Amino acid sequence: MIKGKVALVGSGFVGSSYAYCLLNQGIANELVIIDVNHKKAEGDAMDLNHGLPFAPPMSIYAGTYADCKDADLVVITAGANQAPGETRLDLIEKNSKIFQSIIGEIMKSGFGGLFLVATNPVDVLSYATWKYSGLPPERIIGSGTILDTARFRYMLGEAYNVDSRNVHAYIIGEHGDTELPVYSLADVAGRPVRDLMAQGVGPNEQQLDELFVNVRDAAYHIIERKGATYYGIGMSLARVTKAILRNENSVLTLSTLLTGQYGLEDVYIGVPVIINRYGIREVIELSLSDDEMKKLHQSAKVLKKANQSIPVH
Ligand SMILES: NC(=O)C1=CN([C@@H]2O[C@H](COP(=O)(O)OP(=O)(O)OC[C@H]3O[C@@H](n4cnc5c(N)ncnc54)[C@H](O)[C@@H]3O)[C@@H](O)[C@H]2O)C=CC1
Ligand SMILES: CC(=O)C(=O)O
Repeated sequence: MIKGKVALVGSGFVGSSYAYCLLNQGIANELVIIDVNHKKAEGDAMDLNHGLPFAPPMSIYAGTYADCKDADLVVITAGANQAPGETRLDLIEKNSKIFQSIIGEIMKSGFGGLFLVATNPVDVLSYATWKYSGLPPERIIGSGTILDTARFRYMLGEAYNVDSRNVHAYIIGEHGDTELPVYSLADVAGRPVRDLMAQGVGPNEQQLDELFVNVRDAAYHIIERKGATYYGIGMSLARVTKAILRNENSVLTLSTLLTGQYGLEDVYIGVPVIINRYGIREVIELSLSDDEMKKLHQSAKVLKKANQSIPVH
């Protein structure tokens, strides 16, 4: 069991899936669940506690913002999700207002740990959390493109019939419609995807393009079928939590404030970072192709414009 206290704000589809992952994987020994619908938080805590005879010890309870005071990590999954056909950026107005009040309440508790934001649009709301909290940027982490990267690795693994854990590839940029694949650096067990393609192994150029479109649009495809996505992001958030609480210095594609890297600044956007118990230790600057760099800048432009619409405090 990994020691640490996590406060989860928002116990809907995503929040409760994440909580279930923490319990199953023995990540954190204390979990407080906070939701505007306190009965839902209570119900989830009760339900999860009934799994304890089959899991590592953990204290799980429904609480209030005052319980964030001594948390190592506050994970925010509260707010509206996309209706079919809605984009993530369509959620800015509703969710930024919710964030303004939530972050204020959390900071009033005396909280001094890390934030992990998953609510959409995640890059914009990570930026808002940084602004509203007044904490150093390395302590505000957005889930960014960790889920998109997982989807990408899964689909590439299927295409090459190789375990997705042996596929090394990144999706970067906005967690949304302007994200991009870094095919120039993607490899399967050390063999570059571009070299494999030249040898006639695996997908051709057009198939790789189609594969990326399926990654980018995966949320739309799932929401169309079942109304929301939650298991993939639950696993992704649990992975980040583990990297933080175990001080792993792991490389994950997360949303972070850029301060000159990739020629960009004052924007939260998904890029590979090294993460540990103190937050974002370092942004990894990939040697992108000219086309990839252009697309990353285009994605950042869209996010910067969106950031202008968050209410200032
Ligand atoms: N970053 C990512 O990769 C992903 C992000 N998401 C996002 O996660 C968010 C949550 O999605 P779901 O769990 O499906 O929604 P949901 O509607 O099932 O859950 C939202 C929860 O937030 C609570 N809530 C609403 N306002 C609140 C407030 N002011 N204070 C405290 N709690 C509040 C609700 O009571 C509800 O329990 C959405 O914005 C969704 O788009 C979803 C999947 C992946
Ligand atoms: C909903 C969402 O952001 C996702 O599944 O990617």
